Amino acid sequence: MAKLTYDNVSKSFGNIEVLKSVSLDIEDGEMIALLGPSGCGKTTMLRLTAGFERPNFGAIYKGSSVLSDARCHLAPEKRNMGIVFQSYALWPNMTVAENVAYPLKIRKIPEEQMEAILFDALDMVSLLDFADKEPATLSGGQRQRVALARCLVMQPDAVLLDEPLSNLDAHLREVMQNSFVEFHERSGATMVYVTHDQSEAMAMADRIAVMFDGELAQVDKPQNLYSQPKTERVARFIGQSSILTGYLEKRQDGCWRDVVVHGQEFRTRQDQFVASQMEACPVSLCVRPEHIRLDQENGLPARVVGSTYLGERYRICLEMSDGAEVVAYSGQSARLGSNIRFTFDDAWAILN
Ligand SMILES: Nc1ncnc2c1ncn2[C@@H]1O[C@H](COP(=O)(O)OP(=O)(O)OP(=O)(O)O)[C@@H](O)[C@H]1O
Repeated sequence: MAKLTYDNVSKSFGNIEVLKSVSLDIEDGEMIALLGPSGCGKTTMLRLTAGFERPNFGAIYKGSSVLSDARCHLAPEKRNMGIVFQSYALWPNMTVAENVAYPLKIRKIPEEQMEAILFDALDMVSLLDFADKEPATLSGGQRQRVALARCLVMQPDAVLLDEPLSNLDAHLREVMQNSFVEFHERSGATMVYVTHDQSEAMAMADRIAVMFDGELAQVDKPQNLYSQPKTERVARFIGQSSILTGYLEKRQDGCWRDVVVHGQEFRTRQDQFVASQMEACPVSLCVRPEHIRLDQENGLPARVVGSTYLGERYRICLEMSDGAEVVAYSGQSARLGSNIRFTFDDAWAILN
């Protein structure tokens, strides 16, 4: 296993700069998700790590050894990295055991040793009972676990996963998320997981690197990304959020600070840049739906523009007079077009 370091890595295809001075440390044994909208450069980052592409600037290290820099570029097969794609790339005419053992055969590992490694890997992905089956007889999730086991037997320093669950249905995806987490815990592998599905990233990763337009917008634990987004764009991208414009009061002690929104006073948590502003200043407030309270009489006025039943609760969409959209959760539905008021008991202030 190994730490991966990206030092000011840039990559262009023709005139288009797809990665822009990306710097990131992925700790030994960490599972990090690269999360971002389509085209933001996630796969390119993975391909650079695997050695399929070479950076134009900057360097990539595994531990203390250089994988790629201006002078050297280690070939993919010399990087000792396992790669799992969304297409499982299994040999259809081989059994599960033969598929998993294939890399060991190529490496001419002795038979007895091969058997022990093979069964250990199959056990880790709960496929011991499927050793003699052919891939065609397996479900998508089971095939993906075969691909994972095959990558595991090579004892890679890092496992690179490119949207490995995107071909599976919602239920199987959830089951497989648990399999990946278990696999990560048991193997202790450094894992880089590319996805555009934030719930997947939230459920599995130790940290998430949010990418927009070839740049890292925030690298943080899932909980921090949700409760303390660095920018309005991250706040809008991660989870449901309403962005309100507010005016912070002068600095007081403590981590909470008074903020005025449309003439009414609330309290907000603040990021470190906001906290360093002593004087009153305008801010954007990120308010999550679970912190909004609907009220008939008190709070900010808004109009109900949507009410969707989610099973355990309703999602109520509101529109304020300045056009700001607000999303709240409620135990009850709300009448479309009706006037309502709302307050919030938690918010996160971001300096514009
Ligand atoms: N070999 C290539 N030649 C030219 N352009 C490329 C090449 N590979 C990627 N790109 C471009 O680089 C940009 C980033 O692509 P990349 O596949 O890294 O994005 P992504 O975030 O993984 O997107 P997705 O989630 O859709 O897979 C895209 O605009 C893509 O068209």
